[in-house]
Parts: sequence; structure tokens; C-alpha cells
Amino acid sequence: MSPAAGPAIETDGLTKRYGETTAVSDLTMDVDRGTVYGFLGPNGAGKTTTMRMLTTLVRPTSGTARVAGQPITDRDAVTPHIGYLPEEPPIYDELTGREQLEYAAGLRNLPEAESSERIESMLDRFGLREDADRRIEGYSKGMRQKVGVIQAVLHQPAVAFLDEPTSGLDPRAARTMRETIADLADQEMTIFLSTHILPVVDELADEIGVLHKGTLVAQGDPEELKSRAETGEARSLEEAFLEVTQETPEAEERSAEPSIE
Ligand SMILES: Nc1ncnc2c1ncn2[C@@H]1O[C@H](COP(=O)(O)OP(=O)(O)OP(=O)(O)O)[C@@H](O)[C@H]1O
Repeated sequence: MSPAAGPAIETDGLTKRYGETTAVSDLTMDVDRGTVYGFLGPNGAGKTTTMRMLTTLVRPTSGTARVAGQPITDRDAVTPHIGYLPEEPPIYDELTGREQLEYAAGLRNLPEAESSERIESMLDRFGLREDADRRIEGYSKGMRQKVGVIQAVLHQPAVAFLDEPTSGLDPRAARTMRETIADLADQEMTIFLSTHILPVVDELADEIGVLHKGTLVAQGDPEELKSRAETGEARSLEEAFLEVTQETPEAEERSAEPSIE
């Protein structure tokens, strides 16, 4: 884990514009170490853009952020401390599952004995052992996803960014994934979890942030979010999500305003 103290992720005014589009607007947030942060938002809200900035793949237009204590402008400093499962896991069709994981471990300079033990235990956990020596080109979507997740956390990063980790998984594998995420958080890994599957977030997240049109519109622990501010009345996470991301005439007007470079 990272030697630096402080939050696992801290952003200050993080903003990304693509021409006229403000994908992420003035995002200021902290994520505590060893917690699961559920990052929600409708399609196009800016979740992937945020994760790409925090994983140093995209440069912010303005604002700053630190991940594991390192500034995101310093890719070499950040990369050893993070793992990233993007929507399409970066894996090679021509390799076998085991070779892909060995390759990923090599990129992270993991000692061989340590990495092969971890690879075998993760292959076992995800029921991939029998298929581990088959080429990935013959893998199903779910099998590819499992390899993608395993390689994202193999080096036990301080912070793992997981974009839809249960995507394509059957119910048993999805449960294994949820248990794995909980175990990793227990071992002090910080998990930044983006998904549209609200029960997964409800079960796992210590804190939830909801992004809407690039802006963080709600943040709190699941219970806070599910309690209506005005009345304290309970609502489901789905109801809370729909309410905070509702289109109001004022919000429409704001988003129609031209962005200032
Ligand atoms: N490379 C790019 N060039 C131009 N616009 C982009 C680019 N990447 C993202 N955008 C725009 O930024 C906004 C946010 O997109 P982003 O992919 O971050 O959303 P998201 O919350 O991940 O959505 P989804 O849930 O559908 O995956 C969208 O309006 C999108 O069209």
C-alpha cells in the first residue's frame, strides 16, 4: 500500500471539457482509504471520464487530484499504486488466461513466486482454473471480465478503479465478484466502483457519489442517501438515484449555458 497518508483519492475542482461538452465539472471529493466508493450516474454523466483522469489516462482541463497521495499529473508516481478495470479489459486474444495474468504480473514487476501463487488462487476463486490454459479468443464475455478484474488487482494496488465489474457475469460469478471486492476492502484496498447495478452498490459501498451531467449532485453513505432530506422518510437507492438525477427545468437551463474555457 502507499506510504503516503491522507485520503486514497482527493480531487479539487477537477474538470474535463471536450470542445463544447463539459464531461466533468468542478468535481471536489475525498475517498477514504480502505473504503468502497460507489460512483453512480446516468449514461454520459462523466463517470468514465473521471476514472480516466484519476488513472492518468486523460489530462484534466483544470483542477487537481491525488490518488494514493500522488498527483495525477505524475503518471509514473500514480501507476504503481492503482489498478484499473475499464469497460473493455485490455487483454490479448492470442494469450491463454494464465499467460495474460503472468504478463500483467510481469508489467508490475511482481516476483514470480508471489505472482504465481496469487494467480492460482484468483483463478480458483473465479472458477477459471480449467480454462486457464485455453486462448482468450475462445473465452466468453464473463470469462474475459474475470481475467480483467484479476489483472486489475493482482499487484494489490492501494486503489482499484472498477468499471462495471459484474458486467457479463452469471449470478454465481457476480456473487464471487462482490465477495472479492469486500475482501479486498477488508485488506485496506480502496475500491472506486462504478456500476449501474444499484443493489451491488447498496451492498458494498461505504460511501456513494452520484454524478449527473458532470456534476456531483449527491454524496453520502447509503443510509444517508436513502433517507429523504426533508422528511427523513426511507426510500430505495433506486428511488434516491432517480430523484437526484431528475431533469428539472432549471437544470436543463443550466446545462444549456455555454461553458467558459
Ligand atoms: N473522447 C471524447 N471526446 C468527446 N466527448 C467525450 C469523450 N469522452 C467522453 N465524452 C463525452 O463526455 C460525456 C461524459 O462521458 P462518459 O463516458 O464519461 O460518461 P459515463 O458516465 O461513463 O457514461 P456511461 O454510463 O454511458 O458509460 C459524454 O457527453 C460524452 O459524450
